Amino acid sequence: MTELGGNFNNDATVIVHDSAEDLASAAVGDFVRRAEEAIGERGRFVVALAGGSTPIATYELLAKDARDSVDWGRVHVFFGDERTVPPDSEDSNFKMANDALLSHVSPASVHRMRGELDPARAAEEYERELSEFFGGERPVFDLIHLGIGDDGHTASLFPNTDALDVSDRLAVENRVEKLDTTRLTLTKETINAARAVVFLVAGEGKAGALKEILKSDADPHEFPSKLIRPAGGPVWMLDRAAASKLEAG
Ligand SMILES: O=C1O[C@H](COP(=O)(O)O)[C@@H](O)[C@H](O)[C@H]1O
Repeated sequence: MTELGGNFNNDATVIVHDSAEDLASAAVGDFVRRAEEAIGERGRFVVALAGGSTPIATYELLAKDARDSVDWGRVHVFFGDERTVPPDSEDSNFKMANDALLSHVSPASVHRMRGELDPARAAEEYERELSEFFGGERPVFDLIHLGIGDDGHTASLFPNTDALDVSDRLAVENRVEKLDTTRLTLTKETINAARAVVFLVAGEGKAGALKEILKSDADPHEFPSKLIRPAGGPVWMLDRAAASKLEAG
């Protein structure tokens, strides 16, 4: 594991692991440590999980290795984004996390985005659920896991889409023309209010986008992951392949 030196956009901390397996193992350690700290200080750990395929290794390992190191009864699970599909679809972010991890968590503590509903209604329902959970205050997650796409999107904040400029919502539906679909996503405001935001990124296919996000002055509308600027800066956990263009300078 190496922490990369140098100046990265948004005060990011960038940690590189030798392999995707090492990355997953470190992400599990990070999750366990943050859960312990949050539960010790506030009695609960509120996390939003990432979607896609990259976090599967982490969530499976978390289920296997951290069974006894996390007080799962005090863990509350939300999601950063969702596809507009039913929860049993292979494309569902909820299904991925449920299959990999969520057997440890009481169903009452799992708050999924309802991808099977009309997207505008699903986003409003998620906002209501967030508001109720956080007692009417602005949601402050203890941890938000994110991934990126090779186009620089994160959660379902895709390049040049309407959701990027929304600042008065907690979650929104977001039309993604290039995929001819609509997604559900937390807004950048909600993500940036978290106590910690950790990106999990593996594979050479992400290396070009990462260089733009972390090093360039490109417009954030082109690389929406640049909009993620929580206090203290995001943490980027990468494998060596994803970091290859950063290390090259
Ligand atoms: O569509 C999505 O893509 C990104 C990246 O997914 P991956 O399969 O390349 O890991 C993901 O972070 C996001 O949550 C998801 O909905």
